[in-house]
Amino acid sequence: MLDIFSFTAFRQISQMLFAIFFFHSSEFLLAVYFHGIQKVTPNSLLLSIDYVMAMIFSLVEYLVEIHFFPEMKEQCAISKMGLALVVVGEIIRKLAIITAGRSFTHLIKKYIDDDHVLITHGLYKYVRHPSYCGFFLWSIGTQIMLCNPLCTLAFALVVWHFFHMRIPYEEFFLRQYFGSQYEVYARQTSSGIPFIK
Ligand SMILES: C[S@@+](CC[C@H](N)C(=O)[O-])C[C@H]1O[C@@H](n2cnc3c(N)ncnc32)[C@H](O)[C@@H]1O
Repeated sequence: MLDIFSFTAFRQISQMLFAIFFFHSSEFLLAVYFHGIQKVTPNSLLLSIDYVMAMIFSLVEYLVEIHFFPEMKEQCAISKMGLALVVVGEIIRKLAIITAGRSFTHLIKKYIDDDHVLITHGLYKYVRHPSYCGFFLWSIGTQIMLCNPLCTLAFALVVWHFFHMRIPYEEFFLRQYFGSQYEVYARQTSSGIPFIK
C-alpha cells in the first residue's frame, strides 16, 4: 500500500489542513468582529500567492519524503512537538489580536484614526509584536508537525526575513503616531522575534 494512505499520513495531513483552515477563517472572523463586515476585504484571509506557493511546496516535500523515506514521517515525538507549537502559536496570535482589538489591522496603518490607541497591556506588556511571534511559531510548527526538514528551515528563514523587513516599517508609523510614548514602550520591550531588536 502507498504510504500516503497510511494512518500517519492521514493524521499529519488532516492536522495540517485543519490548522490552515482554523488559522485563516479565525483571522477573517476576528477582523469582521472588530472592524465590521463593510471594512473587511478578502485580504483578511491572509492568503497571498507567496504563502500559497510555500504551502504547496511543503506538501510536495511531504509527499516526496513519505514516498521515498516513509520512516522520516514516523517521528511521533517530533510531530507532536510541531503540533504543540502550532497550538501555542495560534493561541498567542489570537490573544494578541483580541487584546489589540480595533487597533489591530492586517494592513499596516500609515495614518492614525480616532479608534487607534497604543496597546501596551496583556501580551503587549511582554513583547511588542505578539501576533508576529505567534505566527512565527505557528508557521514553523506546521512544518515540524509534518516532519519536513527542508521546509522547517525554509519557513523559519523566510518568515524571519519577512518580519525583519516589516517590523521597522510598521514601527516607523507607530513612532510617528505615538511619538515618545512609543519610544519609551519600545525601549522597555523586545520585539518577540529572535534576533530582531
Ligand atoms: C498586523 S498588526 C500587527 C500588530 C503587532 N505588530 C503584533 O505583532 O501584534 C499591524 C497593525 O497593528 C498596529 N500596531 C502594532 N503594534 C501596536 C501597538 N502596540 N498598539 C497599537 N497598534 C499597534 C500597527 O499600527 C499596524 O497597523
